[in-house]
Amino acid sequence: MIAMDQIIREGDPILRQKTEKVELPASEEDKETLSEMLQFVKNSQDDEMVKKYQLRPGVGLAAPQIGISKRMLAVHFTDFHDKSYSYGLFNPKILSHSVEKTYLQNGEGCLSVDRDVPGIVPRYARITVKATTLEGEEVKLRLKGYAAIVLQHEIDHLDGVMFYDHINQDNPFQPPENSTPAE
Ligand SMILES: CNC(=O)c1cccc(C)c1Nc1nc(N2CCN(c3ccccc3Cl)CC2)nc(N2CSC[C@H]2C(=O)NC)n1
Ligand code: NI
Repeated sequence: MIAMDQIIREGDPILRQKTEKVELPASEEDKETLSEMLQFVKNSQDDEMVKKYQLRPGVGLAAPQIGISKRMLAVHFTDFHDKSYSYGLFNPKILSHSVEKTYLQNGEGCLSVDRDVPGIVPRYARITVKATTLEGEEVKLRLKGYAAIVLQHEIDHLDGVMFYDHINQDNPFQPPENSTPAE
């Protein structure tokens, strides 16, 4: 079971590395790892598990955050329109995105960042992601709003990008051009 002490915190160079593509079909080892990552995200949203193991809640986790520099991530959440997502994804790739942007009005948090970093994080409002699921099927996900934000945050980790890299240093709370808050 993945616990908080296995989560790599900012400052560790692995979080700034570009990850390697996963050889497909995925090995049993890579499938086991991704399955554990998905279970961790689920556990982090379960009151009992949070209390028992002092977990920080999250809706996504990328492999570099547990010290593995591979292109795989797990997400588990319900968006603001009650649509649920639960995936382990190998080699996710953003095929296309909107010009319009969106953002979380309260900013973003990250399990690898043990501090509040205030500010608006501009994200594409709509994205199309191609990936191979934990179950081995190729999917094309058309995402918008919160789901688009979460996937961009986690895919960023696979390219060594942290959420605060996107915050406007001159005016962190200035909504980006052509944007509407995710709701
Ligand atoms: C909707 N709330 C806000 O926006 C938000 C609101 C206030 C402050 C900040 C800073 C916010 N920002 C933010 N809040 C989250 N959580 C809200 C609480 N939640 C959760 C908590 C408890 C049980 C179950 C769950 Cl589900 C877990 C997820 N998550 C992310 N991010 C950025 S994208 C990846 C994702 C992530 O998993 N980070 C660890 N940002
Ligand atoms: Ni993160």
